[in-house]
This record gives sequence, C-alpha cells and structure tokens, in this order.
Amino acid sequence: MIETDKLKAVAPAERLISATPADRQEDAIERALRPKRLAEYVGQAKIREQLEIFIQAARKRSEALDHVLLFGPPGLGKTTLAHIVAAEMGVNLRQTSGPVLERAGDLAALLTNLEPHDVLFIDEIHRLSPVVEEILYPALEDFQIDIMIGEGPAARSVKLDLPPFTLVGATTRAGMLTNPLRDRFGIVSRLEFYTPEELGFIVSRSARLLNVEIDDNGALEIARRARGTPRIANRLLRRVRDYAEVKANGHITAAVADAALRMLDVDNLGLDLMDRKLLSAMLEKFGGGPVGLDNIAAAIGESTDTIEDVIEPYLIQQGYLQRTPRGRMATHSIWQHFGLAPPRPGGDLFAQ
Ligand SMILES: Nc1ncnc2c1ncn2[C@@H]1O[C@H](COP(=O)(O)OP(=O)(O)OP(=O)(O)O)[C@@H](O)[C@H]1O
Ligand SMILES: [Mg+2]
Repeated sequence: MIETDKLKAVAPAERLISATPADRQEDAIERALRPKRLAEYVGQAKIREQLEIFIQAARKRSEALDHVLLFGPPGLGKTTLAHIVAAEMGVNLRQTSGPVLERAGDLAALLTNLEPHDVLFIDEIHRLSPVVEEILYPALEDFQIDIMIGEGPAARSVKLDLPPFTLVGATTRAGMLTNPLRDRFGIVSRLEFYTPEELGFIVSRSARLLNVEIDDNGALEIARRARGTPRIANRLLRRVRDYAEVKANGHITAAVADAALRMLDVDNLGLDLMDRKLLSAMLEKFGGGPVGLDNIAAAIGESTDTIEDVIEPYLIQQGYLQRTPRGRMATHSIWQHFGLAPPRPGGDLFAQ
C-alpha cells in the first residue's frame, strides 16, 4: 500500500516537487522563462488588475509607485512580479534579501544609491534584523534616513534625503512581519495557487521557449500535477521532456506525461514522496490527527518551517489537510487516496 522504504529514502534536496529552486542551473533556466511584462504574466488576475491600475496612475502623476508587499508560498511568482513592476514603471530594480542586510550601513548604502522612482526589492523581508528595519521605517515613510557619522562621543546623527522609491518586499510568511513594517506597505498582495488551466498556459509557454513539442493535453497533465506552482510546473516539464526524448521521439502527449510523472513518483493528485510521507505518517502514526506540528516534524524528520512553508499550504488549499486549534487533521479524501478507512468519529466507545 504505502512503500515506506521508498519514502524514507527521499532526502529533501532530491525533492522533485519542492517549490524552491534546486540549484544554479535551475536558477538560470528560471530566469530565462520568467515573464518580463504584466501582459505575459499568467493568472493572479486580481493582483494583475490592481497593479496595472496603480502603475498607470503613478506613471501619470510621475510619482514612485506605492510600496508593495507580495506574500505567498515559494515558486508562485513573487520575484517575477517584482521585476515586472520595475519594467512596467520603466525604472531600475535593485535586489537584496532580508538575511543579507546585516548592518544598518548595508541598507543605507543601497538606499542612497537609488535613482528616483527605482524599485528596491527585498526578498525574505520577514528576516530583516531589527536595526535594519529601524532604518527602513523613515525611509519608507518620508524618504529620509538617519545615519550615524563617527564613533564614540563625537558620533552624531545626520538626516539624509532619499529619492522617492518603491520598496517591493516578498515573503512566504506575512505573519512573521512586524506590524509597523506591514503597515508601511500601501499595496499588499497575496499570491494564490494557480489553477490547472493557468498552469497549462505556463507549461505551453515554457515549452515554446525551450523548443519542446507538447500538445494541450500533455501540458494540462503536467499542470494538474504541479501543486498549483509555476516553478514546479516548469521543473516537471523539463523532466518529462527528458523522458519524451528517450521514449517518445520528444513529443509530449497526455499519455507520455502521465508515464513520465509516474516514473518520477508524482501521483495523480500531484503529490510527491514528501507529501505522501507526511500524510501517511499522519494516518498511520497519528490516526489522522489532530496532531501537533512538532510531532509531525519529528516523525518525518523535517523542520517545522519546511512543513509550514513548503509542504502544508498546498495540502491545506486542496482540502487534504486541516489546521484545527488542536493540531493538524487529515481529511476524508486523503484516507480515500491512501485506500484506508478513516476511524469512526468518537471511536467505538461511543458507537451506537
Ligand atoms: N504568473 C506566471 N506566469 C508564468 N510563469 C511564472 C509565473 N509565476 C512564476 N512563473 C515562473 O515560475 C518561476 C518561479 O517564480 P518566482 O521565482 O517569481 O517565484 P517566487 O514566488 O519568487 O519564489 P520564492 O518564494 O522561492 O522566491 C519563474 O522562473 C517563472 O518562470
Ligand atoms: Mg523569489
């Protein structure tokens, strides 16, 4: 039923379906596939419409766009959107990330080098250190920073004016942002998982760019099994292409995609070994829950962060897993998927 030996053998780094980029080479491919303009950006209709209006309005008034916070699970297109915002505004983008900005001076150097209306993109903005965040507040609100010059008793604070700029912050964890920081974003957008149809478009588009032959049903088959995530869809496309080149003259149909994905251990719900490891542990070790996150993490040897950020959001969105005040619970559909019978509510003790 559940091949536990196989499940144990999977190290996180090998995870085909992990939503974070696997290595440098994948990074380069991702950059090549990244849509450059809003019109090419598939899905996220609400965010696209909002940004289109706000960008046009800002351009009309010759102002910098209001600060933008993008949040949502990995691989849904936050970095892509940040670049698109800069392109649509016709300005430069400077990129950095929360953990990289260690000292206040690092951020001050970046800010003072911006041109008017430029976009400063800070990835993983929930990981900014408090001293850096402190510098950011007046920069965001008044386009000013206070920097210390000199040391010891001779030190004094100097106010510097900054050009008006746009901060685009990205995070997988909006909940971990401090309130004062979150309040300083005028535009807050939550990215949603993509529908299979939207991902189908993305797969077809990527296939065109990579010169891969694929028909619509082949694209849809990959899309249905990509956990609602463009990064995963693009990765599956590349692996299915390898399979098709060896086994099917390079042409991807629904049948070829299905065979390839099965070989890659991505099941018909798009769940991979990691998902199944988590879910089967919940069913077999914890009777389907409710069970606390720490216990699940210990049972499958994963960090609670990985579970919360990467594995769980899609399982919850699809209704396979529920977050309850007493812990995580598997839903009926997942018992069915594993071919197991759920325990009766209340157990036999209360059965009538
Ligand atoms: N709306 C979209 N249309 C087409 N392709 C997309 C879209 N969104 C994302 N992609 C593709 O998915 C890849 C991953 O997107 P991106 O790097 O922007 O995700 P992210 O949200 O920044 O992830 P992370 O949280 O890991 O930083 C991109 O290289 C791009 O090719
Ligand atoms: Mg990113």
